[in-house]
Amino acid sequence: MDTQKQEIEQLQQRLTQYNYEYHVLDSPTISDFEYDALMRRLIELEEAHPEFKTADSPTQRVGGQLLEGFTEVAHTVQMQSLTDVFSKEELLAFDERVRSSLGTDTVPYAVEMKIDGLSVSLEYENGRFVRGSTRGNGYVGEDITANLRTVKSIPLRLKENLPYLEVRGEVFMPRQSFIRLNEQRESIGEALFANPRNAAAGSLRQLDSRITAQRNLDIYVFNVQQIEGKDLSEHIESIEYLASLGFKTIPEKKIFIGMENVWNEIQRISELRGELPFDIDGAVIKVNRFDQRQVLGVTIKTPRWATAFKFPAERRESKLLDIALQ
Ligand SMILES: NC(=O)c1cnc(OC2CCCC2)nc1N
Repeated sequence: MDTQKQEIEQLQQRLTQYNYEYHVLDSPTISDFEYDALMRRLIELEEAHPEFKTADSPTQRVGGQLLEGFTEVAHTVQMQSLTDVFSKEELLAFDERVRSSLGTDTVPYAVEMKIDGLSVSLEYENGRFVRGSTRGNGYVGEDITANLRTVKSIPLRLKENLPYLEVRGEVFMPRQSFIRLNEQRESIGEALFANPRNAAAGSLRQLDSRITAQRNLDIYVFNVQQIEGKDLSEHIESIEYLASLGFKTIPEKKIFIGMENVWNEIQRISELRGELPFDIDGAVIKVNRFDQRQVLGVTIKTPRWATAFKFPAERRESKLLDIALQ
């Protein structure tokens, strides 16, 4: 029996690592064929020894149960929204307010893509994924844990057993998956999704997680909401730490001082748009240092230490999309 337990635990660890390499690092080290064979072996062993089938085993991503509805989740830390700016003048005004509140001209900003998806909260206890929820109104969201477990770039087990961690990320559907999904729906006469964001929202709100599992959703994590067992003092450090835990974090971890440099980065991100495999609708500019964020504080709904520079809506040349928009 002991050897069976060892074989199961070793397979769980190996398949967790292979899943991480494929879905988070996008650099697999074994073939799909080998991965599938190992997964079939683990499923077989766990069926024979259910006492070793742990909730965070790689075989446990798709639940069997059909939900009646979604229970509510009260967010301990509000999931704030961002103020939007649409011009360089408005961006400069944001910076002016930040610098005068801080009484300094040295404000390091993090600038990152604004993923056009759904904001979600992920909670981990002792390093294990225990709950996932939608943003809702920022205070109360819906429990979509079973559906988020099917997103392969969401770790079920962290590389450190932190007592508690809550992170925030944006779930999205890659554009190719969106086009394929609409082609499938068109072929069976179902209504099409208007855009990848709506398709991701519809996929996360399924009562049957087996349907969610087929939608090829992905996620970028970009904020620590709450953490026990680790001190963090700035945004970039927190993102690098989340990456070390096994999360797929928002790309581009650079700091900029001075709004000309920030503006150039926003332009660079805007030029990236056409070649990204997913939709972005802007860039997010955040004060990097948490002590400076503390001084700036938050308003009812939005932080004073961040803003979103919005890009104009993209015109996508695609027949399916035109049908969807009719
Ligand atoms: N859609 C995004 O990519 C995105 C959204 N929000 C944030 O930051 C919020 C979180 C905490 C206050 C600012 N960053 C992002 N990259």
